[in-house]
Amino acid sequence: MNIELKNICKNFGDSIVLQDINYEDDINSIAIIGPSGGGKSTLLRIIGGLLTPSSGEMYIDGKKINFDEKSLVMLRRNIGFVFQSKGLFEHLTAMENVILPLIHTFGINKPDAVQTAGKLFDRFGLSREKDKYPSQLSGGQQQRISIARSVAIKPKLLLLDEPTSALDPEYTGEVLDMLNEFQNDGLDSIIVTHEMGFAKNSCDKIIFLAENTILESGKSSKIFREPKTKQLIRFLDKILEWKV
Ligand SMILES: Nc1ncnc2c1ncn2[C@@H]1O[C@H](COP(=O)(O)OP(=O)(O)OP(=O)(O)O)[C@@H](O)[C@H]1O
Repeated sequence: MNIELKNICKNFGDSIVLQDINYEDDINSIAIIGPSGGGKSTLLRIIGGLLTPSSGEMYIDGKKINFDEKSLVMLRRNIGFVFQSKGLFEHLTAMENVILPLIHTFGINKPDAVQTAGKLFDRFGLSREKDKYPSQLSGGQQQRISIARSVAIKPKLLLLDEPTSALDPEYTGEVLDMLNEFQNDGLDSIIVTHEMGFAKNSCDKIIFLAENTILESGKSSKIFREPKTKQLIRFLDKILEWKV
């Protein structure tokens, strides 16, 4: 999937959050990194059609997204979203959470939905968890079930907003392993993350967002080896300062 962003700007009242975002590339797997409050989530939400930009244009596979309700509904149908936490309905079991969008949004019959979900539970060692409620699951299991739910709809693009930031370190690895498998399967993804190891080793490309705009972007191998702007050098120094 190809994405083109042309002069995207976003204000909230008087506050400018994104200014002149310009970017064009095949997505494959992109990590958006940058300092807190830099607008990473805002950009991800615009790409996913959850927020409308104040100005600018967006094209997906060459097709202009008009940000009217009809084109946003179409865009969102092809996208799986995973948020930081609290993505699952507490009153539904893991299985019910995964089959709900398949049945209600995509019109798939229940036996087929259960089969699709069951394959994902099997693949990721979650079968014993399928009849449990979110409160009976670890944070890592909950987040893996959120990912299974987003992937079950066979999205063309998976968007993830800091999917591991609410997790204990021991669960972060299992969630990142699962994402890595989907990336290797060829599912296009854009992830906002503070996990630099994952951004560097699992994502093809990096967007460094700071000071309301994209200060650097490119192949992850290159960006981490040869950061160009002083802002990215400072950001990486800071984030890697206390790494063992
Ligand atoms: N709905 C909103 N209304 C007003 N201001 C908002 C809204 N959403 C985000 N902002 C502001 O926009 C700025 C960028 O927020 P955003 O969440 O996109 O940053 P971020 O880079 O994802 O930050 P973090 O890494 O801390 O999650 C912040 O100052 C935030 O307070």
